[in-house]
Amino acid sequence: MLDQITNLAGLLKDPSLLETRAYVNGTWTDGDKGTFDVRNPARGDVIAEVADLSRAQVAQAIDAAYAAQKDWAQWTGKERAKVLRKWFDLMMENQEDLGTILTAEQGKPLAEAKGEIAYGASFIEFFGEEAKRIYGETIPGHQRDKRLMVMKQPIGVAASITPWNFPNAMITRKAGPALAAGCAFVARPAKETPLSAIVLAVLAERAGIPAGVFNVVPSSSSSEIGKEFCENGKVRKLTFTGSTEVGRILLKQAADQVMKCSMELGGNAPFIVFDDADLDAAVEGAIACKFRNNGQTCVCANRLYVQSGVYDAFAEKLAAAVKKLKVGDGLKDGTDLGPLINPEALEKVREHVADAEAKGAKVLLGSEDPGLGGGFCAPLIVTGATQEMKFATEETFGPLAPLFRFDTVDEVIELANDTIFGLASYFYAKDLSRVYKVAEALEYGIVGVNTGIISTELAPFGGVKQSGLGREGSHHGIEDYLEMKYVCLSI
Ligand SMILES: NC(=O)C1=CN([C@@H]2O[C@H](COP(=O)(O)OP(=O)(O)OC[C@H]3O[C@@H](n4cnc5c(N)ncnc54)[C@H](OP(=O)(O)O)[C@@H]3O)[C@@H](O)[C@H]2O)C=CC1
Ligand SMILES: O=C(O)[C@H](O)CS(=O)(=O)O
Repeated sequence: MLDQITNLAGLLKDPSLLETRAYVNGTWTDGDKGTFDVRNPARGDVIAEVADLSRAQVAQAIDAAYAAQKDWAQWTGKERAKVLRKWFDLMMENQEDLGTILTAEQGKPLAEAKGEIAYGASFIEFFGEEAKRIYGETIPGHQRDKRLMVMKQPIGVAASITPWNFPNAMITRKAGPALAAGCAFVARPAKETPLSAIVLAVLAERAGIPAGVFNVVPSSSSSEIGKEFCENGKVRKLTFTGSTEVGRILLKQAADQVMKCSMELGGNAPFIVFDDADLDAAVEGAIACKFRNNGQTCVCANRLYVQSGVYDAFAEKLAAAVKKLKVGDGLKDGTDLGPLINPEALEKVREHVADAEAKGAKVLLGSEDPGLGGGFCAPLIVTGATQEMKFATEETFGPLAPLFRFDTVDEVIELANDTIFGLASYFYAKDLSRVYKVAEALEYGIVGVNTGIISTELAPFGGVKQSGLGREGSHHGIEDYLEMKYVCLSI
């Protein structure tokens, strides 16, 4: 049996990082609705009771952000950069503790959690630097007495709704550009993983980010808070990461205010192995791409297409590699796959496997239960996958690798593009002409070529079709938090 987490604070070098209250206008605040439980997904034991804010309290946080944003926008980019750098430094100095908190509430192995802290912090570092480079422009006038200028100014109050799968990085990927641009920020984290969001506020306070500029409003109710964000006239920007289904709801709600929205939504990534691929590299990439965070990422390979000539060899190599993956408690050294976030996630994996078998697929590996109970699932490989099976159209969001067979390049491009999603895609090949043609033909916002991991703060991350709107990361990422003002000056 795995150890239950009876004293999370006792696992930390700095127990004061484990905060359970909301952070509103620079004040640690209890919830009008009491508290809600946060559970360790490995065993389901309660690890914290977190402030449960009401919609009225979230409105107060928006008021505070609205007031604070006016002064924050007067800070020079260089001044904002300095305090954001301090925030980054504090995240990295406390990386171990932030990783432990993240693993305790989300389940991913500690090594991955610490990696997420570094990934999340990189957005604060990068956009802190970008704060100094928010340039306007002058344009030659259309008449002799006219001088044309373009100013870039912060949108105002930005509100975020983020998922449980990357409870640190999905917030910093938004708060970094928002604060760098001079916006104020109100973050509503997923109810499964509020602690990672709250500790960001602990460090924001220590870094000297002014009261009201960065607020965290945990709540057990998501829809009520989403409505407040969409209906409150002081909010000018909504930024969301999560399912396409919820993205649609929020876009409809935000339409009444014509609110600017950034949407980082669902995916259904194809992972294509051509017959000229380096199969060992492709297996390594498939393991990283499919099983990172136990398959619970929007950019995980959801469909693996393998060209006929190498199908059996790839399947054999992949099975050998998957067998080495260790399922267990994320806080224990050597764990590769922690628990899934909740019983529903485990049920979805089982539903996709049962559907595939009923339609003729074979479970090559992973039918056995890892024998750990709780939210644990053995990593699975299914062969004989076809487009008629559920995982061809739905995100599995779990450790299931379905192998599809194909013969020609044109065939696999059509299969890969046959989805409403368009976030990440991957393929392994060596022929330069084929690489260029396939990269052009894939209808996705992101294409990984001979790699299974594409995430970096330096690149524009986002999807096409129903995978989202806007881009996060790279110098493009700050544009979503700026308004462009055209000034026509008659002299
Ligand atoms: N593209 C991506 O990065 C992600 C995609 N997904 C996909 O979504 C599926 C479900 O995962 P899940 O975490 O439940 O994702 P959801 O989209 O359901 O939730 C994401 C966030 O939105 C909140 N939320 C849910 N409903 C509403 C609403 N009506 N108004 C406002 N906020 C709302 C959730 O709150 P709360 O959790 O507190 O209810 C959470 O904070 C996954 O299986 C996966 O397919 C999930 C996460 C990330
Ligand atoms: O939502 C997600 O799954 C993340 O965006 C994936 S990543 O940015 O950490 O790769």
